[in-house]
Amino acid sequence: MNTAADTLDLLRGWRAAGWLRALDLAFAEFLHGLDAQAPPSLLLAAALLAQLEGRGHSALPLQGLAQEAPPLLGWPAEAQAPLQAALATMPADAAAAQRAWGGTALLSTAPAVAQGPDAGSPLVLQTGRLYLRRYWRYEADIAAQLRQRVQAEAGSGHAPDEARALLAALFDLPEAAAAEPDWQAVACALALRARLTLITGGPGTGKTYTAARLLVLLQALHGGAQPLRVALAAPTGKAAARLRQSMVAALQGLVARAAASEASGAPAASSPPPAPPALQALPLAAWTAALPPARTLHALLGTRPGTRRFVHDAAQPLDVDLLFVDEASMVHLEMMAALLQALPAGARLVLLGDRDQLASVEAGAVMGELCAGAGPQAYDAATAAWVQAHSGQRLPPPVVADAGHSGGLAQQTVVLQRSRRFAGPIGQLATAVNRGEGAEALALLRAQTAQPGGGALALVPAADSAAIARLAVQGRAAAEAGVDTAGYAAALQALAQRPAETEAFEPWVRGLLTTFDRCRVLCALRSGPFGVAGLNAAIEAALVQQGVLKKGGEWYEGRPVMVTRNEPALGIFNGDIGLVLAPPGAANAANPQAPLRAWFLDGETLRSVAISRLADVETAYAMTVHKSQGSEFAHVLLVLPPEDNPVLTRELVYTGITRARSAFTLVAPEPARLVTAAARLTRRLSGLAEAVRGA
Ligand SMILES: Nc1ncnc2c1ncn2[C@@H]1O[C@H](COP(=O)(O)OP(=O)(O)OP(=O)(O)O)[C@@H](O)[C@H]1O
Repeated sequence: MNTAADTLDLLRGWRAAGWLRALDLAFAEFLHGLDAQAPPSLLLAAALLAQLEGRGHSALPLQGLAQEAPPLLGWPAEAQAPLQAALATMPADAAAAQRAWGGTALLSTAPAVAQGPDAGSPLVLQTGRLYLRRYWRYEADIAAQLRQRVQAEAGSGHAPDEARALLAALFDLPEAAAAEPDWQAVACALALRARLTLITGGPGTGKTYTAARLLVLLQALHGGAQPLRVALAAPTGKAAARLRQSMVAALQGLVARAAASEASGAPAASSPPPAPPALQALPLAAWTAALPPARTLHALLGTRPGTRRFVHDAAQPLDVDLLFVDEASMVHLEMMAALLQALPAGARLVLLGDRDQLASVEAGAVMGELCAGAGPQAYDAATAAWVQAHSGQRLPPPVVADAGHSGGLAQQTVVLQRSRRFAGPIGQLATAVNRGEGAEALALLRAQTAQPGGGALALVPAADSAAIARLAVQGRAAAEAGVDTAGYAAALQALAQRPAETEAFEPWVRGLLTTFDRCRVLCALRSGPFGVAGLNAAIEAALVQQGVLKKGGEWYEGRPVMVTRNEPALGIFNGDIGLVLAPPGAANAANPQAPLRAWFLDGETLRSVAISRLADVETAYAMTVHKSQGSEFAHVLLVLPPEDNPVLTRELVYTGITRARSAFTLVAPEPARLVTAAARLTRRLSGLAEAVRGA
């Protein structure tokens, strides 16, 4: 493979075999068109880079590529020899790349590129990684912004004593000498120190509980004539709505506590513990009432139809002092870069999320990268001193003497580990998978499956889509009280109880949308008998057969639909789920001509859209684990295919399990897939963690 023509022929062969996308080949051809002298190995690298970008990676590291690339590409056995031969022609490190590729204008080499105008070469080489310019730009911008925010000492105006008194009032703090500090209070103390705080933890570890208290702390310390301008956001509408609900619930808890203490000196046994005077003096109810609606990140930044740009950017920053972003693990590189650009330098950003969850489908595992290296052992002496002064909490040893510049982000990150909601079998299963203990996870599932009458967990080796559909429709038995193992038949029962009165219509729709979340089938794959499309068809058929649904064509009453594209004009966004129903007053089954609409719950608001306006939707009995992020369901049925597949990863299974509130059923004809998946950690090629550390 010596010439560019040979290389392009090779890439065409890979395209014909289905290993590369048309886009990957077109990119290499485009580069060759720009510079006919471009080194063949650069064309090859560019096609692989494009292919990997489509799989969520943002950079191609040259060192170790021959070992690293094949498992990430996951090409079939017959591709391995030609792939290895091609990889052997690539420069093996930054210096070799500089020698081999330095002569072409297709490639810029940082740091020169960082200083130059942004309209340069399509490729960038930095710290031994090859980037598409766009992704290099995102990483460089994010790293610069985050470093600035971490270094901006924001807390110098706060008296440590005041912060300590407020935190003692907001949390039931352990004794100063306790072995384990209250990590939630530690997070709040750290948030006083810089313009960025990361709070990561599994479901129910109190991220929102902490965020609500942080809001109170910052408002109380702010002390200005006007309260801080607060914004709440998340990547999806559903996650945004959940964030606000949880924040309001946590704030109302504080309001109730303060009110109860004020009303009576001696609280009844059932009332919350009395609030300290520091809390009673605060206008908690006013701050709660002033909490703005939570928005999707797209809505917060303001989409500009037809462009990648947003209304809010560095030139027109957001009007906000304090921004909470939930489900930050779903935020991809491009969105994080846009968000940081649009955030005024003086504003505080608090990122909440679970670093162990699946990253976004798009390039970048931002939360995972930013939390890399964080944890109780990563704090340095200056951080420990700050935390102790502002919260009275003592960080457990070892506290490193000085994490220096490279440890900046870890100093602003708190890992919450104690789950308040997930102490039972679902929590144990999630923890086992998260630790990579697949065999233990399987044993837990088997033990619960063998329990007489069934438990919160079950393993069902259903071998075909019809069997899975029957299970999804009927649910499964569970002897334990309070465990909800419902299937769709129960979740959609209320469909048959359509009220005649118009006033009763809206409550009925709200009830339907809520009960629809009792059950969800989550898939690892999109296609095939164990994938989303096949299972949606099978479940639909089973529901019709059982008389739960009356299906007439593609659109029918009771069809659940998921939006697959942001439609700001309609107020619906990628990932939103609605139910198709005839509007009030219109006859339903008796009048098949009734104009159907899809009904969506947007926080507290019920929204409906005519089905004629819904171009990008799919049926949503079964959905991918990716799309389920930010949502919770009472009973989750996670379907793993019998054959191994690179998408079966620890993060995927962990994310699927942690969507379940009450019961979890693993549907796997080949239970060993759970063990293989738990052992496979997702790897995203990126230079972000290194760039943030300032390497
Ligand atoms: N320190 C605490 N003391 C008492 N209850 C707590 C504490 N922290 C959290 N909780 C309770 O635990 C539950 C879960 O908390 P929260 O919703 O904040 O968790 P989360 O991490 O945001 O969960 P998710 O990721 O699912 O949104 C809530 O009912 C909350 O009130």
